[in-house]
Amino acid sequence: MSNTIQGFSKLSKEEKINWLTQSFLPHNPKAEAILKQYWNTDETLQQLHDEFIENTVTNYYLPLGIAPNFVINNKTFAIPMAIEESSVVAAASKAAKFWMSRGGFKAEILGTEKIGQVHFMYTGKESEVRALFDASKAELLADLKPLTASMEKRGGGITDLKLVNKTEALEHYYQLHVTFETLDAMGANFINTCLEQLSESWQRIFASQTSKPENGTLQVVMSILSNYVPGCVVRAEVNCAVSELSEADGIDPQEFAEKFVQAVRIAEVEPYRAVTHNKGIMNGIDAVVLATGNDFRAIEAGAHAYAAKDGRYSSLTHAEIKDDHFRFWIEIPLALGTVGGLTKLHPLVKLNLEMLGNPSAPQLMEIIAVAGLAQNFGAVKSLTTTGIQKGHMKMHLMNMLNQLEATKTEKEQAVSHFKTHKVSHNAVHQFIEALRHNTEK
Ligand SMILES: CC(C)(COP(=O)([O-])OP(=O)([O-])OC[C@H]1O[C@@H](n2cnc3c(N)ncnc32)[C@H](O)[C@@H]1OP(=O)([O-])[O-])[C@@H](O)C(=O)NCCC(=O)NCCSC(=O)C[C@@](C)(O)CC(=O)[O-]
Ligand SMILES: NC(=O)C1=CN([C@@H]2O[C@H](COP(=O)(O)OP(=O)(O)OC[C@H]3O[C@@H](n4cnc5c(N)ncnc54)[C@H](O)[C@@H]3O)[C@@H](O)[C@H]2O)C=CC1
Repeated sequence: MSNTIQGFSKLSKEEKINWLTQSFLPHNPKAEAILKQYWNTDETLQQLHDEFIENTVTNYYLPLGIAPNFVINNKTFAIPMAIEESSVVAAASKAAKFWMSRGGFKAEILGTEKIGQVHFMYTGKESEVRALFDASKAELLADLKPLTASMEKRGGGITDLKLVNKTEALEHYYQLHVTFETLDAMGANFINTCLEQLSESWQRIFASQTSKPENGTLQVVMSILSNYVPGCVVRAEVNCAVSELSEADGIDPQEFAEKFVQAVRIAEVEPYRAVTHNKGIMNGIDAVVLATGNDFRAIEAGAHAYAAKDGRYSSLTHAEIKDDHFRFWIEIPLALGTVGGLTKLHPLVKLNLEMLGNPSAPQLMEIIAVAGLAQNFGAVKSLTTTGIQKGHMKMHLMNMLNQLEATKTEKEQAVSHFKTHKVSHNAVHQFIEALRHNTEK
């Protein structure tokens, strides 16, 4: 059978699976059964998931874990996290528990502004296009009214519209740069709809000028929101007296605080470290973004752009010791929605949002920034004390045992053994081999 196909999208789900397994999985007799094993027995629920995307053949599970004990602005949360990597939920939970008895997390919104742009090429004089823009700005905004009226009723809408000259970066390049308040919506569809109308109006107004002696040509290239939202930022922090950083494990609080601050400073100045440092932050952020049905690609792209905003990729978190007081904080752009997208469609997303007290989008920004900060605290605390592998491998043990197809008894024995022994792939492998060898005897 040919491995290319016309009209795949028109096939039924069964037909798609047949074609897929025959064309690309012909030697795997279990392929069809594996795909179908993940179908939900509730047909309506399955259909809902089928219709989230295109060409769906099955569901792809991620575990949903809970990190309890998050005290944020004096309110306690159990935070849902959808993630495939072991030790992330444990680290977040441990950090939440640590800060619970030290005043908890404080979070505040620094801004909620979203951005969209109509990108166009204009070959004439800047003064002429600017004059045209100034003269027609009211008309451009009036044309958008039917689209923005409901958002305005809620208290949002378009907050500004500017003409930007980008010809120094690229010949003939200009923008209509628009800022939005989209309240509880992430706003991508709303913004893009507005931008496409704006583009149409702008081209119409340009074309209908009566005198066009010097004003060149105008070509709209594209109209799209920006996922870089440096005006939609949240700050979350923890702080306490350095002496309060002590724990039962006997770490000297002053030495710990100093090492911790140095680790964060290294991430601020060294891009190789910053990327890994921020990956650790995104462990927490992405997991809650996914669990709440938000767009993690948008969040990732925006966060990394923000990390490079000063011209060099740097840490998204910062730390200091001032007057024997330790302070650790994050500032991160998060364009999130608690309406729109999947938020009111996916039953687990709805439940997760309910678990968080049905937050507004700004409240969700606070919660998710805190999850990122806690995650980073857990990772950097491990890195600067025990090393990362000790805790991570302890959590990863079950995955290794599953890979070795360990039985329930073997797992119990391994968990007990590795409470006091260092976990590594080799050590686990040898332990299970030895167990099996002894059983055979
Ligand atoms: C892994 C721990 C938490 C162990 O830490 P521990 O001290 O061995 O844990 P514990 O057994 O003493 O338990 C203390 C608390 O930790 C949590 N905890 C402990 N175990 C569990 C568990 N099984 N399930 C759920 N929660 C768990 C839980 O809150 C528990 O309290 P309790 O529930 O008992 O009241 C610690 O070593 C840690 O925080 N490590 C950091 C792990 C980490 O950051 N993982 C991310 C993956 S590595 C990576 O991707 C990024 C990185 C690290 O490269 C980023 C960077 O470089 O910055
Ligand atoms: N570059 C990107 O990031 C892009 C992302 N997307 C996707 O767009 C989706 C998000 O777009 P949205 O416009 O947010 O979703 P959406 O298209 O579902 O619209 C949400 C709508 O909810 C309504 N609404 C009801 N109550 C509201 C309230 N309290 N506050 C604000 N609005 C309220 C508004 O009419 C709003 O336009 C996500 O699924 C994302 O993945 C789509 C295109 C590009």
